[in-house]
Amino acid sequence: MSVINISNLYKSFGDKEVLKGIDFKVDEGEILGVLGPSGAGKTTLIEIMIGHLESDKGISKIFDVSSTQLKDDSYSKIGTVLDEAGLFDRLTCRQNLEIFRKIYSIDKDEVNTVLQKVGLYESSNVAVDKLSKGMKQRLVLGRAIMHKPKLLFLDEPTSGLDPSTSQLIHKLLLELKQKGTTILLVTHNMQEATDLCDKVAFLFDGKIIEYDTPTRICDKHNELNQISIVTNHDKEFKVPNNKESYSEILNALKDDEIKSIHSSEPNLGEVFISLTGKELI
Ligand SMILES: Nc1ncnc2c1ncn2[C@@H]1O[C@H](COP(=O)(O)OP(=O)(O)OP(=O)(O)O)[C@@H](O)[C@H]1O
Repeated sequence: MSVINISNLYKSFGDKEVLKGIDFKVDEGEILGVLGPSGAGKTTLIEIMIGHLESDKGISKIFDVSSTQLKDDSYSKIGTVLDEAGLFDRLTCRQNLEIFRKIYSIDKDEVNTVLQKVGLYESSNVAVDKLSKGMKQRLVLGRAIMHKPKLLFLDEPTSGLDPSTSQLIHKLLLELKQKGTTILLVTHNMQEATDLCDKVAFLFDGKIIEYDTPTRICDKHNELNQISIVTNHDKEFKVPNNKESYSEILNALKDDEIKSIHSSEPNLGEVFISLTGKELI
């Protein structure tokens, strides 16, 4: 069953057309990555899906219910990690989770379970305004998953975080997926999308310009036909597999020796650049 169904969705702000006919669906237990540059409309899309914004045209359905008709029973199945953390700064980690626990009538033990899960148990009694950015983000994620949502919306959950915090969040997301949670993940990070997502959608200029599994997207655009070279000093570079590249390779190898040389499919980031001429920043 599809948990999210989006069809022919349009949204403008004034005369600025942000979404120009978006279609996709996300099946139960799938992670869909939505990738696009700043201003592409990713947050707008999430806001429409969760019923915070109305589209101008088209269909957005969550659990087969129109996003404009979502009620408490639907929201109790949804978790969100959006830009606005909405944490209470002066309250501790535990107190923040307690408030949420009471709103959702969640079992008391869940607060400890979640604090442990997101690695904040030792900081249970630390006020939010004393937490690092990564700790706050983990707390927001903990709050979003405490009621065991069936669907999770994440808007750049690891943006600006150190690699170990990002890894912890990735691990948690994969555990949730294994338990059947459906996840829509907005990210700028192509590696994150490759590692976590069953499918990715490239959002560009108001449209989805590519939508498939990361592997199939990279295979499909293998016309980039590159060679990857790794030198003995572990310097890796990629060049087009054509005659013009040979002098470049020889120059680069003057001071070093080749450790490996092989043909290389493009990664998601390279496909994105080849399709749009833009990097994902
Ligand atoms: N409430 C609003 N009123 C007017 N314009 C808006 C509003 N919300 C978003 N926009 C505009 O819509 C476009 C898409 O914004 P959105 O925040 O959805 O992009 P995004 O892809 O999430 O960007 P980022 O990666 O920077 O968060 C931007 O040009 C933004 O300025």
